[in-house]
Amino acid sequence: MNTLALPSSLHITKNYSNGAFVETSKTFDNISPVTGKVLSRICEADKALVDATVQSARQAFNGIWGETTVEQRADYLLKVADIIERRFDDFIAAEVLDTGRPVEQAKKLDVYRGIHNLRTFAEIFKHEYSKTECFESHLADGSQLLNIIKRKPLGVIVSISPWNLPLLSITWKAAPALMAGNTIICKPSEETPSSATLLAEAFQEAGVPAGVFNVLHGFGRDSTGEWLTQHKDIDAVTFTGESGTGASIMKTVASEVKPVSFELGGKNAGIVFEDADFDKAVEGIIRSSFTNSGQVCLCTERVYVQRSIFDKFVKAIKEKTEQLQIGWSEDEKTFMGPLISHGHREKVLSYFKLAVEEGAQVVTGGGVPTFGDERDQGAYIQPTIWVGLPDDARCVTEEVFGPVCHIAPFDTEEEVIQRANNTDYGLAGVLWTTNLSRAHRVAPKINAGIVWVNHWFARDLRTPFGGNKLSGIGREGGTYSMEFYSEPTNISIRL
Ligand SMILES: NC(=O)C1=CN([C@@H]2O[C@H](COP(=O)(O)OP(=O)(O)OC[C@H]3O[C@@H](n4cnc5c(N)ncnc54)[C@H](O)[C@@H]3O)[C@@H](O)[C@H]2O)C=CC1
Ligand SMILES: O=C(O)/C=C/C=C(\O)C(=O)O
Repeated sequence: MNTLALPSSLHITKNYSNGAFVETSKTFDNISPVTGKVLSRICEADKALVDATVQSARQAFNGIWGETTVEQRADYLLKVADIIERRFDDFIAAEVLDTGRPVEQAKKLDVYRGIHNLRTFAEIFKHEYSKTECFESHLADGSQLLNIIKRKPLGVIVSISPWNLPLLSITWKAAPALMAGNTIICKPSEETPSSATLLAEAFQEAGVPAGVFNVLHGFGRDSTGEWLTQHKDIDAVTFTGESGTGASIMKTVASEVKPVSFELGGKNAGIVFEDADFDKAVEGIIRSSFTNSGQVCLCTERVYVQRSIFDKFVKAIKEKTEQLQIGWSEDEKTFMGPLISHGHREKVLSYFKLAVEEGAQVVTGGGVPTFGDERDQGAYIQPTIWVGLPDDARCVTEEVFGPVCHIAPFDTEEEVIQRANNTDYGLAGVLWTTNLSRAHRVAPKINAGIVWVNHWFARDLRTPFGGNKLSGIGREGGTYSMEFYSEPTNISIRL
């Protein structure tokens, strides 16, 4: 059973605007995906609060935050990271209760990355942000120019983030945005409001000036998300979520030509060659397909296994998958919690039904587990494996965003590269092979923002992160984030 409790400040979860926690009259429920019970009430930001927050973010940008040095901004972010570390258990409770994920995952991935994102961007920007480029020009008349390139922040950034990795996503966007000298308004997903609000408490305690970091709660369409992205006085939008939502945000900001950075969906391929370390590949595909109940944009939903080991691989992965523990977040043996909500489970179950209609053979799973306790009111689902679908089946081409993969055999390298790339998405890929030459040959041919070889989801935060095609626009990470959250000005001096 889960014994974690939300900190009392979150029982009525407020917005954080202009340095203060603000209650609004309209509220909505935060529902536990484990038990279906109400965890807390969330204050939805109304239009007036959106306007007031944008105005205060603008004032802070033009005023106190605009006067800070990059070193001062780094000190603030490092303080926030220390506060998260001190309140580690509160952040774990917030992240675990909102999502139902295993506590062990929240410790090693979610809250760990929240802290690591803040510290990494503070350090990188301290070293890189004030570096200037210079170009000397010699003109035809014999005179000389000195061109100095200076980076400037964009202004007020809007961050719209999803429910699957809440603290990781919000800090991934806020840390570089603030380090570049912008102010930010974050709208976390309506499904996962808690860790964002605790983060606001940490910013307040760290003494970050009012208006610099803001959190507004609400939904997307006809609510906070849309009102923020429609606002005339914002300067850029960073968004992670579904490709369709990205497209509609892009339309919203198009008339004002506002810059966007989008990290969107995926239908990622995992390729297992016959020379792979077999046991590691089986474990690896299980992790990449079922971690976080398959609710990571980087998860593997299409697996291609070389024909000579196909039957053995399917048998082994079925056995191991059936041993995975689904259950309480606080049980150390739990590998998988529920999906985020009943609504999302309906969507994933509709794909389970469709797969059978499309001719899939269900190797394992395909339904809902029963526990005989209050978890039966939760949004749990079985990890599921299909075989036998054609490459153009909807279940092989559309992002399901659940614990599911389809496994198909392949014969040659050329064939599998073509099939892996035969998708509207281009976010991630995984190769399992012990042949280094093959890894070097195949990896660059996979049309994706990241290709892992013999591992999955280990990240160096200095590297570019993002996707091609329907998987997004732009790259964030390390100095790549600097490119998005600031713009260069050329100061040209005649000597
Ligand atoms: N990183 C990823 O690839 C993710 C993909 N998904 C996929 O998206 C599907 C829908 O899940 P949602 O949570 O509804 O994702 P979503 O993309 O609709 O929502 C993500 C965020 O965008 C906001 N939003 C939605 N519509 C908006 C609009 N028109 N303007 C401004 N903000 C808006 C939401 O309030 C939330 O904060 C899931 O079933 C899943 O398949 C969901 C979360 C993350
Ligand atoms: O930054 C990372 O390491 C991972 C990010 C993953 C997402 O943004 C996602 O799954 O939505």
